[in-house]
Amino acid sequence: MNDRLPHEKGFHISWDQIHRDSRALAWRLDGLGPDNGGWRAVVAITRGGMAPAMIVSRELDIRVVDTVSVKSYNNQTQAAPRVIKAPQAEVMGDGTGILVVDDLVDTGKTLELVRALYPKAHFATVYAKPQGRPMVDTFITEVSQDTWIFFPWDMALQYVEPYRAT
Ligand SMILES: O=P(O)(O)OC[C@H]1O[C@H](OP(=O)(O)OP(=O)(O)O)[C@H](O)[C@@H]1O
Ligand code: HPA
Ligand SMILES: [Mg+2]
Repeated sequence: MNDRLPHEKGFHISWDQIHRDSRALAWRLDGLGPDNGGWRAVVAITRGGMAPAMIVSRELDIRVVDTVSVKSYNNQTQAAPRVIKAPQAEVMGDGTGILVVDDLVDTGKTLELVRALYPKAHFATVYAKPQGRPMVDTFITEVSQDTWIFFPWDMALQYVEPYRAT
């Protein structure tokens, strides 16, 4: 099985790296809330947004955390995204002061769908690819479109042969 097709490059992220990058995202978001104040709530786009959202909400001391469930990919193949669970209407209001967090934006289709529902919310991802950039307000690291990002929750440690085999 070629687990990289159709992507040219692989970018492997450790737990330590996603923790550091999510913290950096939180610090960048601090004070960007309405009237330069705090955020009312964090909404994670499941499932990939949950770990970054937990770290951001911890750093910024935001206790109200909800989820929006969007399904679009089966492995590396994308289908039309759909919302299969919405956040609480009372939490969202019109979206003002709500921080929507995801692990990455790729084509931007997932964020486009959530943005259409909550246009006043702020959209943040840890990683971004060029095609999806217009859909995200704040992110930390950009990778090329032909890179597949491998997250630690999708990987396991395993033995590799030495570079110079005997
Ligand atoms: O910008 P896009 O092209 O829409 O892709 C980005 C989305 O795709 C992945 O989620 P996925 O739908 O695979 O679900 P998961 O988070 O449950 O793994 C990723 O976590 C983003 O949410
Ligand atoms: O590069 C990626 N990595 C993991 N999940 C994804 N979903 C869309 N693009 C990606
Ligand atoms: Mg996702």
